[in-house]
Amino acid sequence: MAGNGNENADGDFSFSAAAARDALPRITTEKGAKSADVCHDDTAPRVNFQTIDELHSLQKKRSAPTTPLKEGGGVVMGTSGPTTPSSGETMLQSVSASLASLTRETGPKLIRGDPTSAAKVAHVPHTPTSVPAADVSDSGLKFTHILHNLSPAELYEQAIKYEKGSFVTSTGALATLSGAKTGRSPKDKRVVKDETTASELWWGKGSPNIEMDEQTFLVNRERAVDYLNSLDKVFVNDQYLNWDPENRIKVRIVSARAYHSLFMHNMCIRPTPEELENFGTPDFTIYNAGKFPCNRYTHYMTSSTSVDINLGRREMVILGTQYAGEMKKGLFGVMHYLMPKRKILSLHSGCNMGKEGDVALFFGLSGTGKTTLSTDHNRYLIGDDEHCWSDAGVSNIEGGCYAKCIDLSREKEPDIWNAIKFGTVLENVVFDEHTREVDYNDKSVTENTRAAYPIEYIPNSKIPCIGPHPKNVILLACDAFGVLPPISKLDLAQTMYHFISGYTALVAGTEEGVKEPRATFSACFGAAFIMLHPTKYAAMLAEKMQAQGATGWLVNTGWSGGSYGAGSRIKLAYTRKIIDAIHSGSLLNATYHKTEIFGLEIPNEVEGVPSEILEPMNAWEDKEAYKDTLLKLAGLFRNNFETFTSHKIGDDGKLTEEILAAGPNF
Ligand SMILES: Nc1ncnc2c1ncn2[C@@H]1O[C@H](COP(=O)(O)OP(=O)(O)O)[C@@H](O)[C@H]1O
Ligand SMILES: C=C(OP(=O)(O)O)C(=O)O
Ligand SMILES: [Ca+2]
Ligand SMILES: [Mn+2]
Repeated sequence: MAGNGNENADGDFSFSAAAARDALPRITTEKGAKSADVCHDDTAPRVNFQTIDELHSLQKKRSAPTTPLKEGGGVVMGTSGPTTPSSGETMLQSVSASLASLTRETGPKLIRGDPTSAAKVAHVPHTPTSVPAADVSDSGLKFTHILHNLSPAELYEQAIKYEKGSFVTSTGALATLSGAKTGRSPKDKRVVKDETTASELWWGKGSPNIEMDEQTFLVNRERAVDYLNSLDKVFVNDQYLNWDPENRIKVRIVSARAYHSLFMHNMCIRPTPEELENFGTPDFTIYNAGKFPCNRYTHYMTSSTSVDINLGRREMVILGTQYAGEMKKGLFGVMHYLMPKRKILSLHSGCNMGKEGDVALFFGLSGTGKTTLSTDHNRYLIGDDEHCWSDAGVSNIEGGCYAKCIDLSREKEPDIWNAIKFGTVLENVVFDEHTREVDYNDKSVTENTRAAYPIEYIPNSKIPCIGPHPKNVILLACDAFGVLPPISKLDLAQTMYHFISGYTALVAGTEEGVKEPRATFSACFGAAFIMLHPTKYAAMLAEKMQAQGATGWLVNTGWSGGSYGAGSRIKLAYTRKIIDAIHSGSLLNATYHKTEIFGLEIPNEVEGVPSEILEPMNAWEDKEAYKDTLLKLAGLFRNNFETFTSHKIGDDGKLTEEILAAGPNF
């Protein structure tokens, strides 16, 4: 009903304009009313805006220097460079150099800020330069907006506005999808083999380094750079690796998704505003064009995914996979090359420290418990996955943790649970569409659901993430055969034997195509990431453990009472008790008995752990089946070690012999 109708006494409506005017009630002002009697709210503040736009412009305070937009709106970096660059311009020049095509003269024109504020671009004076027509391309004429080191809040907004599948969960985390790939693609990881790397790196059987030539790398690099420059905007993260200030590495990550930028914001070390201001040229750059496939007509390409490392150029290119773990583990590979050159051992291990300063390392393959067991409410967390061991002690390479969250429970893993809050990236989890509560048991997208959070989200993290020399070196194996003891003490030769073997049952999920746990051997508990021959890392570990008098332990976080399918996984609560006994030193004084075949020293008792499970055979009903399975596993160990029998470990011929003798005897 139209609002200008008037109801008469009969309830009819009259639309006569005159009648309507006559029927308007008159508002009369009471004569003689003093102004003092009128309710006068003199607490109402003055307004500082005349228009809605002005009001909105007041909402955001300028912040420096991580996210400033220069006065006048936007710094442009294109074919004409400014004469005395401000820090914003220096950053754009540096990013422009990173994104420069190798085949065209004109690099991309870059502008800071989100393209939705692009109105400002038109007003920026831009001196025309004459370029030969042949060198001009459309992509060289357009602007690419650079979103440089955005804050988590800004990245949330970018993700939610522009990336399908990005949502805020009930605890404030950013849930997102990694696309078709929900785990790493080790078979698509390639390393440029040039004159230097041909002799320095480990190539051939067992090596993760699948070769590619420089030319093919450049083809993929150009593909990634062209893709990124074709976008309206790209995210750039300038960050650090390694908390050891003397061995810090500057990394730049150029990516197409806010999800990738937030992931690396969390996983790498975050520079202070001052450090960012003076960042300069990165030591290593990742071009993440993961949304875009590689070209299968390109030499060496066997799928649409390619993760390429060029140590000479200090660059990494990602095509055809959006799984964020490729970036962090790719950089880890680079550290496995750079650090040993400086006589620093890089470790695929978690690391924590007790109140007395006792440091423990937790080596293990994916899913064996590095993150879970290094996150310990009674100890300081140094890091969950990647460390360095130098002459000064240990340092974390990263600034965040990347926890598996399948079946995550508040009760069993409270610190990880509580870290899943605003700022945390939650990959591939399933949540209620209304409440946005995450169902951590749901494997609909993948088994490899993950949470990436800054390390300070763990309340007892040790910042800076460094510590003294390790006292205990714990090797984690998730034994799907159920024949390795839950805990055994190792001598140095045994520690080296098991370190080089790197046995576990690969739990489904982290690598593409693995659906069931299956026995696997991965040298140094991280063959997918090492660059040099495993014996080089083993020799360094032996030397450091010997020098520091560290004790080696083998902890089976896998099955007990039977193999996968028949037995059951050892309760996390028991494994924690075992780890407590290692840390407290009480296990050093326990009485031990030696096992057949593997010659492992098993303690007779561990406080809080049922003694029946300490000796694996006792937990099996079918003793014959146990013996057969044990022999089968011993055979697998022996076969695997054959490739290492011809290698010497360090300068000590005696140690090499001892290591060979430390394997199973049957
Ligand atoms: N006894 C156990 N010890 C360690 N982890 C266990 C155990 N039982 C089950 N788990 C589960 O196994 C997974 C170990 O994964 P995680 O700690 O992320 O491994 P990593 O960091 O080595 O990849 C976690 O989901 C954890 O809850
Ligand atoms: C992220 C990974 O590591 P982890 O499972 O050891 O945490 C990975 O291997 O992709
Ligand atoms: Ca878990
Ligand atoms: Mn982990």
